[in-house]
Amino acid sequence: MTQLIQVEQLYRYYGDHCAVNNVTFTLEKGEILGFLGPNGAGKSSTMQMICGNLAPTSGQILINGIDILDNPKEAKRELGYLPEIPPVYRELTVDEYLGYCGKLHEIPVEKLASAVDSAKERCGLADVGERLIGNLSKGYQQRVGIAQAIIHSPAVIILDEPTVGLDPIQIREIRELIRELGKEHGIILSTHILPEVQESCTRVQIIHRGKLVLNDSIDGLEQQMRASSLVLETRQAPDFMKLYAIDGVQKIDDLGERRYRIFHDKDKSPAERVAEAAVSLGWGLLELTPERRSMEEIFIDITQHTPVMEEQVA
Ligand SMILES: Nc1ncnc2c1ncn2[C@@H]1O[C@H](COP(=O)(O)OP(=O)(O)OP(=O)(O)O)[C@@H](O)[C@H]1O
Repeated sequence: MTQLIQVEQLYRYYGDHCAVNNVTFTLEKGEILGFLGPNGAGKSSTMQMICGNLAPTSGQILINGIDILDNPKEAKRELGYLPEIPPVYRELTVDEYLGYCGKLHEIPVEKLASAVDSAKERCGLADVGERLIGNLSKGYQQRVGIAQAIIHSPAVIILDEPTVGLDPIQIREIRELIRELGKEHGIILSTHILPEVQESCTRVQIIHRGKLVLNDSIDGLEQQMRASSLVLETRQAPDFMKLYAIDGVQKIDDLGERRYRIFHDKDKSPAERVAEAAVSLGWGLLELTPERRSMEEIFIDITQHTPVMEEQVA
């Protein structure tokens, strides 16, 4: 695996206030990392340090092996960044704007046209090169924003809230584009939209009060979402003694109207044995559903018990 980002023991203080507290993580090629946190958690400070726009108090950041503090220019060549408000010039055509961005990234003149064409092609902009950016839909403007972030073929792309303000069709298209780009680059996606992480990302990281409190693959997250409860509905009231006798069953709540929530050991679902009991004892099985925790619930669980830090002004 190629490590595109290595962040080691990163700290950032504003006065006495520790906004980023001992953050360590990596980003591999092919990964799309969802970066989440409540307001004020330290996301922007972390992203700004990775992009080389904010000096860490201490710690190390390597972008594709290059230290951003020692060699900022070289390291930044490996980075493409789409801020929350895309830096597009409405009065330029797509071609003019991307050409300008290519020059800013010091792409040699002879390679500029092919770099613009390739960025347009990858972002679905091939037919709108001569259109004024200001006349494009918001979804297409966002594509232009992404095209400027990849024009210099960076190893890493950082996207800040890339689908905010888009309609559902545009959101789906941009997420598809992100997944496509994720195959060849490493991507960090900062977002407040939790389902976006499940849809677009391969890994998720939650920062809270400056510390990383979760760093897991989407598969690992799916495991956490598998709640340890079943909902049972029967035609006749079941025999609780028989239910409690089933291996793994911990507690049963009566939800009314012959519906019951059965809590069980995390790694031992008694679903099959509950179904067998319901059928063999003639309770009249109407429903037996494993319950899931939503990502919102996991996020709130992780972040609600520790209040977000007071805003501090430098
Ligand atoms: N220039 C600054 N001076 C002092 N404190 C700051 C400064 N910038 C950020 N902070 C504080 O550091 C903490 C982390 O801020 P940061 O902007 O990194 O959080 P965030 O997770 O990006 O929040 P949001 O989602 O609201 O942008 C907050 O408590 C914030 O008030």
